Amino acid sequence: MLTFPNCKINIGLQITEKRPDGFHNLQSCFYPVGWQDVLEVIPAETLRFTSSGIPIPGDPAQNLCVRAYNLLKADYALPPVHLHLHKIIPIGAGLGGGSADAAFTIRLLDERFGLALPMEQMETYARQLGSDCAFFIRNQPLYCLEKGDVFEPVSVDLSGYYILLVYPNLAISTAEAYAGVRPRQPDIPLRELLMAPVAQWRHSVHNDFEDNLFPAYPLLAGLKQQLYDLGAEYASMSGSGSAVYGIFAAPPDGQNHFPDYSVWQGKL
Ligand SMILES: C[C@](O)(CO)[C@H](O)COP(=O)(O)OP(=O)(O)OC[C@H]1O[C@@H](n2ccc(N)nc2=O)[C@H](O)[C@@H]1O
Ligand SMILES: Nc1ncnc2c1ncn2[C@@H]1O[C@H](COP(=O)(O)OP(=O)(O)OP(=O)(O)O)[C@@H](O)[C@H]1O
Repeated sequence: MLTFPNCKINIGLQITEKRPDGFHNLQSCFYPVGWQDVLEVIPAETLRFTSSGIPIPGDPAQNLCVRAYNLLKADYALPPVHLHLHKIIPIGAGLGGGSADAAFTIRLLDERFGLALPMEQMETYARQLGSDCAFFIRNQPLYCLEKGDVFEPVSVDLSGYYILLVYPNLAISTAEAYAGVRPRQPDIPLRELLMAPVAQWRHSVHNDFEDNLFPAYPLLAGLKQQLYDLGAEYASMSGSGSAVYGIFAAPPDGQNHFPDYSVWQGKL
């Protein structure tokens, strides 16, 4: 059985405070985007994980797909499987690719083995694997709070718009990005700012990670400006970087402008 874990972008990201557990509370609109990995589950004699495509750093036995399998296996009589992941979504990009793989593994195993887990229970499992993981269970535009794993509905609807995503071959570790932020309470909550038309967001909707990552990596600020120059209605870095995206009213002529980088373009 095959599934296609997709990535997300953050539209605005306010990091409001550091928590006693060392994590940060945030407010952000998470929006699914169609840049996808490919994940297959096949019955097998013993548990096996393989991957192709972009090399994934770290021990394969600790891959988020394997960790998701083991989490369910502790509670349900799952048979052994071979999980194969073809990795396409850039890593260390702020696109939540690894988190999507984990959540889609949970969804895939639930479907393949008829576990019939309620959505909330799958989210509870996903939360244990990473802050971004639970979002990918519902995988729809959501307003995310606390660690990014508590959800409220959001009225943002970008259907009809186009997105151009650029990954400048620079992996930024999430933990490192958080270590550089200075949390603060926003003057206006993001939820209110998102009610304005998309073309006005450039003046108000902000990703707080840009404040420390743009000075450290000036090429990221340059990419964002390039996306505006190409006609983006709104452009931003996603999550903890390094991917930068532009939202366009018409299909952008993006592919030719970033020959040295990984680029994905499609409909929202
Ligand atoms: C930047 C975002 O992508 C925004 O959507 C997420 O907040 C990152 O979520 P993630 O990659 O799932 O992160 P996790 O694997 O849970 O955490 C990695 C590290 O990031 C930091 N971290 C993560 C999430 C959060 N709300 N506060 C944090 O301080 C912690 O140091 C943690 O050890
Ligand atoms: N399926 C997977 N895909 C990608 N990375 C994985 C996966 N499983 C485990 N990892 C580990 O997670 C690390 C990447 O985590 P990191 O949070 O920086 O990036 P990400 O998953 O691309 O998304 P984001 O930057 O949005 O958090 C990799 O270096 C790798 O060791």
